[in-house]
Amino acid sequence: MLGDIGIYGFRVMGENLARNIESKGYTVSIGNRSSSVIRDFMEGKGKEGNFVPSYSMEEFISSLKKPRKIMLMIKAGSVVDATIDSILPLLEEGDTIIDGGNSNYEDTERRVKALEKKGIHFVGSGVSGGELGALYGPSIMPGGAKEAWDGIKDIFMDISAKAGKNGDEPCTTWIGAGGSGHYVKTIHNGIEYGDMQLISETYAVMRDVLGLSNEEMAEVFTRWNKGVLESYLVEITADILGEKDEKGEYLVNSILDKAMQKGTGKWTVISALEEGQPVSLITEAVYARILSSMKDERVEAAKLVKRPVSEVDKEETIKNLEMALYASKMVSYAQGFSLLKAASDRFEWGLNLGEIASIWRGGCIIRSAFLDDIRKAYDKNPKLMNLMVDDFFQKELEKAVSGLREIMVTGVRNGIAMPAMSSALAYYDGYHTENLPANLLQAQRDYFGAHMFERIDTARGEFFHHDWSGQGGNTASTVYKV
Ligand SMILES: NC(=O)C1=CN([C@@H]2O[C@H](COP(=O)(O)OP(=O)(O)OC[C@H]3O[C@@H](n4cnc5c(N)ncnc54)[C@H](OP(=O)(O)O)[C@@H]3O)[C@@H](O)[C@H]2O)C=CC1
Ligand SMILES: O=C(CO)[C@H](O)[C@H](O)COP(=O)(O)O
Repeated sequence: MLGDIGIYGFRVMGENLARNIESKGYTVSIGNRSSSVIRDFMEGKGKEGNFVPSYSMEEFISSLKKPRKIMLMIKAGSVVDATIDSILPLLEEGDTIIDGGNSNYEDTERRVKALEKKGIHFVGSGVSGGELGALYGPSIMPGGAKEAWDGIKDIFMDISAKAGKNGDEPCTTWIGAGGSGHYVKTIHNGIEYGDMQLISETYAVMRDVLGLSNEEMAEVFTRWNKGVLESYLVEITADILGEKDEKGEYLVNSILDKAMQKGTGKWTVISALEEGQPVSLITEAVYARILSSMKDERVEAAKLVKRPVSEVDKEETIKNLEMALYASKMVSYAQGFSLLKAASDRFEWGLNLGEIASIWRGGCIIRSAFLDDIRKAYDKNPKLMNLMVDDFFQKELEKAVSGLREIMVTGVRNGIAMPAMSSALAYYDGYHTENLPANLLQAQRDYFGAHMFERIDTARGEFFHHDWSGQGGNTASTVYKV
């Protein structure tokens, strides 16, 4: 028995993806650096299925049908390069390697080019959905060597989540060339960071200002999950809040408030700076994780100040929180999709933003009803300047932003840090302001450094310098494009 595809890396994601593929009628070769993992699986869950176990790389590669299709589900970074190096001598031209881990898109870009020279098709594919998504249907974002798509398309279509009215639209599509698949997954994860931070800020107001019990909070999130906020992350938040440990205590109350991260949020922010896109909400979400990790410092600092307390109306605040979360989420996705568009233009990936929204509707961590509205907006106008100016989103934001303003006041008066929501409002207000105070800023730059400015009454691109102090010269500094 030869494998239709091989999965190398058999932990949370690898094992579940392999089981998913096998359940769709394929024979799956399986391998892992530590062979004991494969042995244990074959003695348990793997016993009945069409799995071909292997206990060395040579055995793994020779267990595959040609042209071979190998999917790596291993730790991202140098491990991927080392593993590719160990596989390469065993491959033949026309074979495909798929990296399904959370690799940095720049690494993927490099690997696609390097392997192309050796006649090997390299695909960098985002996979989202965690353990259960991998098993029952993830969202899959493949990009790289297009020649490989025909050979893997059927498997990806079969195993992916299905979305849409009839539940028959596969949550996978060919994303584009080079590192575009992993780039799209990176931005997906950045948006995931934003969603999680927004929900956490909402929880902070419920817990610390309103004093709601876990049960009350779970009930609110459950209710919200039936409305405009319907999403996987809101759904699991309700579950988490109600979960008790073996002592009968709410488990979430015993979890240390130190957030960890593996890098995709940080890469989103780095890319946003490179593309000149103000992705402020995800940036604040990354900073919030960093600040949370400074637990010992915070414990000391907290002794120095008393948190202000201001009376609020419970029902009114809960209503405003729902709107605040919804408004901030719209802003966050507007920022994330603007970044996708900017990167797509620069790298000439030709990303189809409507299709990306479409394959995020099911299977992945940020799946939500709302992604269908985003799909519709980009299907209607693929060149949309910003999601916030789409008719639907403009109207939805107009309705919800008043709740966000009220929640900001509540947060400020009660000393609740709400970096993501604050940044959402600042972006919303800034984006909708015709005259920002940057005229003053430009004057300051010109005053101290002769950096020049454009005028409102002359053509764009014409630059002026003024001798503000009366003691400066006529020489102006050159204009930089960062
Ligand atoms: N967990 C999740 O929810 C998600 C994870 N991902 C990504 O999928 C990939 C797999 O994730 P996950 O299943 O969680 O596992 P991990 O990220 O924990 O990676 C573990 C796997 O990497 C292998 N590995 C580690 N170091 C080496 C090495 N030096 N040489 C060869 N193999 C090595 C391990 O082998 P060994 O068993 O021998 O240690 C194991 O198979 C990662 O890139 C991850 O970021 C993507 C989406 C969701
Ligand atoms: O890709 C994922 C979900 O989509 C992984 O779960 C990832 O590990 C989440 O990122 P982080 O660990 O940085 O929170």
